[in-house]
Amino acid sequence: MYKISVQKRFSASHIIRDYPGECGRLHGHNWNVKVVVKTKKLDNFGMTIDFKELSKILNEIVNKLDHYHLNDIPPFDKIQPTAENLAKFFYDELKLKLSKHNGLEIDFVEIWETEKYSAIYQE
Ligand SMILES: Nc1nc2c(c(=O)[nH]1)N=C([C@H](O)[C@H](O)COP(=O)(O)OP(=O)(O)OP(=O)(O)O)CN2
Ligand SMILES: [Zn+2]
Repeated sequence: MYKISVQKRFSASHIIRDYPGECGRLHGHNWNVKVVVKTKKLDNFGMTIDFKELSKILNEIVNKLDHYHLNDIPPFDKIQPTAENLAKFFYDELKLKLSKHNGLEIDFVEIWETEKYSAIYQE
């Protein structure tokens, strides 16, 4: 099994609704998201997927959130904009965009809210 990863940083504010403390107030983070994809068979270039292509795809998803207030952006207008829910959001969006790549699977998505706090989603 081969695995590669790409990371991106973005800035966004959020409010954890009904949270009893400072995270229930408007605040922002410089988030870091890492996606790890895997395959058993490399393509004709000897790649899992071109880093540049994976990076472009991840950028498209990041652009939906970068410099926005997450609570305004679906689905976070309905569900809590926690690191866990963001990790699943990236996973689901990535799964759709990678569906045309035969044999390529997502291993996991990890998202850091701060240097010490991260959440992982995998299936
Ligand atoms: N499991 C989760 N727990 C928390 C989440 C989350 O997404 N998943 N989110 C928060 C808040 O967003 C909060 O902003 C995160 O921490 P923050 O107070 O900003 O970080 P500090 O470095 O100041 O943390 P200290 O432990 O107070 O030093 C909370 N929990
Ligand atoms: Zn926060």
